[in-house]
Amino acid sequence: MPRLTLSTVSKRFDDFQAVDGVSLTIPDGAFLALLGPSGSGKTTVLRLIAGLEVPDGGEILFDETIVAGHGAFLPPEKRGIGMVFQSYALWPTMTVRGNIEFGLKVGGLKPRERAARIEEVLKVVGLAGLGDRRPHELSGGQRQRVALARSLATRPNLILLDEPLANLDAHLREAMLAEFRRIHSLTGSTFVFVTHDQDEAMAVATHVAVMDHGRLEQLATPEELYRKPASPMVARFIGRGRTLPVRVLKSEGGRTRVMLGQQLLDMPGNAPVGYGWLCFHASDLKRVNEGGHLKTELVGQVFQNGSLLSHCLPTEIDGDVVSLPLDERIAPGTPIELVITDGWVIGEGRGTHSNGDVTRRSSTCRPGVISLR
Ligand SMILES: Nc1ncnc2c1ncn2[C@@H]1O[C@H](COP(=O)(O)OP(=O)(O)OP(=O)(O)O)[C@@H](O)[C@H]1O
Repeated sequence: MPRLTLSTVSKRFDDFQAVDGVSLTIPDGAFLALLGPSGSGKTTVLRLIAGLEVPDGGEILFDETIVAGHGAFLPPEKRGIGMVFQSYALWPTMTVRGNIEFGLKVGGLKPRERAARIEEVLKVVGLAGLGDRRPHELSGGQRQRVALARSLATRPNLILLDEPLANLDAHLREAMLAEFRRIHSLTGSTFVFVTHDQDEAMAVATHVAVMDHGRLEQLATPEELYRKPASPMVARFIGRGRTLPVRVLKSEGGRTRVMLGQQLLDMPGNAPVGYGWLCFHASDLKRVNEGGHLKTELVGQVFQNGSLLSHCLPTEIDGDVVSLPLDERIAPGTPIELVITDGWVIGEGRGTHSNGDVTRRSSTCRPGVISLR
């Protein structure tokens, strides 16, 4: 399986920049999730990798071979890829075996090799014995497995999956995610998976590429994205994270000293001195009776996952609502003091405190300098 490289790849549709200078490299056998909000350019990146779109700029390489860019363009059928769509795209009148066999016939495999290959992939996807069924005799999950088996049968270099679980219910989706993980490790193939569902991406992928407005915000492992977001957008998008504006006073050896309002905090991070963001999750907040880092007021509670997810609005700094699970019902308006036990400090980056860029990129955060009231 090849290493996949995109180097400053761009694609415009008329005057709309759908993909804007995306560069990434993933190693052989990786499971890459392209994750981002609707319209962020994920599917267009997948189609560019497949050869279903031609980039306007940049290049795409499988190992050292340029498949698109610099005047070169390898058509989809020559790229050695398998594609799985959310619609399955199975031929309804053909049996499972017939659906899988079609691509093998086109590939010129002899009947005996075809039969052996079909049995092999049916076993891999857990459908041994169902080769004579037709698509309407299968469940949604089984149909998606046939689509995957059909892609695997031709032993492609890359398997590209475009929201393959979108048509399945939540329970089946979880089961299929586990299946994808199992099949990925069994085959050692490189998978690229498009999804707008971060739980899906984080559960299944070895690498996650977060996209926004056609740009790559960050490429990292799921753990790194969660713990060390590279931009305010990633911090807020992953794990329902929150950001608060801070002033970075010192930054050394992966630690930063920051001012959050009038509170001095020492936090992990990697930010230049100046304005920055403190990124954290609900699990990093703890309620205390006094001496908290953040003074807030309770604005609402929702019963979720066995506890009361409590939304609290900072009262002494100009920051967004933060949320944490609490055990008791509390009247709205009650003052709540919070300690921030962990987090990650980043520079103001492309989302700034002052020029409104942050609001354009996320509706959940108000921009603004820390106001000391
Ligand atoms: N063939 C096309 N012609 C014109 N605009 C297009 C075309 N394909 C995509 N776009 C536009 O490019 C942008 C990115 O589309 P894309 O499908 O890549 O996003 P996405 O992140 O996969 O979104 P979703 O999760 O909704 O599928 C969208 O605004 C879309 O309308």
